Amino acid sequence: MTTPVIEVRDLTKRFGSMTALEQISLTIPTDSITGLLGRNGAGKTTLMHVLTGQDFPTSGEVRVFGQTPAENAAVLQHVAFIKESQKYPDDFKPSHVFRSAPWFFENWDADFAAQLVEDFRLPLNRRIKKLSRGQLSAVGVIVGLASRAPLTFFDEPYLGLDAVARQIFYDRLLADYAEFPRTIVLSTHLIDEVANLLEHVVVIDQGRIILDAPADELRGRAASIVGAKADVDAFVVRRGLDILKRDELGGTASVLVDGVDEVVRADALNSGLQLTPVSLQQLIVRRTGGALAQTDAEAGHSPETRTPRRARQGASR
Ligand SMILES: Nc1ncnc2c1ncn2[C@@H]1O[C@H](COP(=O)(O)OP(=O)(O)OP(=O)(O)O)[C@@H](O)[C@H]1O
Repeated sequence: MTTPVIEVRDLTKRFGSMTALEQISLTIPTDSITGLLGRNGAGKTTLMHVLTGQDFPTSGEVRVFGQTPAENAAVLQHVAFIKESQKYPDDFKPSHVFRSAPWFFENWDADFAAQLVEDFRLPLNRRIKKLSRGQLSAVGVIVGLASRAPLTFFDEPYLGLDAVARQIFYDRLLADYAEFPRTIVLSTHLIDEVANLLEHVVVIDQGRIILDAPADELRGRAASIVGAKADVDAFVVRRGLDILKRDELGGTASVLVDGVDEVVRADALNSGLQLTPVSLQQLIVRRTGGALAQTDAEAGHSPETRTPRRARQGASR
């Protein structure tokens, strides 16, 4: 078996009394596209900083290409880290960035970069300081793609990109990855947009990993079950499903549950319940407790109508 590109064991990172990452362990498979997802302040950038040697762990072990990344040129020469806050020299233009890129990235493809410049309609000879936010994002995205680094991190680099430009990024990423497989870690809040790109998903919440699984496994795993209140409740208890959200209207209940597999799906249908899949984004939003109040308020429900994790105490699967 090949060594995973990234192996992290019991990593803790503290900033003074603030614990940004707490005892996290994960592996990121070689030649995969992994989504690193989580709410603001979850610890995603901190993790990427440690993995790219820009910060040291407080404790725990971090291996990138089998070695410690910090101050390790042998590792870092294979790594591209693309972030929104990238600083460039004052008088730099995009043309300077792309001309100097081959010094840092041995796989740099100048033709691919030129094609991307056209795709993103990027003015090559305008000072970076004068670029719009989207154009600045495009510079980073082009570096990340055309560098073809064996390990590439995109830390939400497309914040400024409009919807068309983001779609171009996703399309080019996927096409180029198919031709030149490599390990890509994408940190983003636009989960639904990238869901189809992802092969692996890692979700961090408050410095801890709460989901780490192949994307295919997660996609079918959450579902909404609707039916008569008593039937729905009896079903989730019987199957030991994890309730992420529950709504009631008259005698009907709708529950969003995690832990759905083929057996559960067949059983639900046989029990006369309706079962519809929910998106990866919905699963993650619920798992990280985000937007609960907002969604419930929008839906006209009070928080009390939710019964979180009630069925957890129920029968095991
Ligand atoms: N240098 C630092 N000193 C003190 N606290 C820090 C430092 N860097 C990060 N933190 C804190 O660590 C936590 C994790 O931050 P991090 O930037 O990793 O989150 P994130 O998941 O990338 O968030 P976002 O999605 O908002 O970018 C936050 O609470 C942040 O305030």
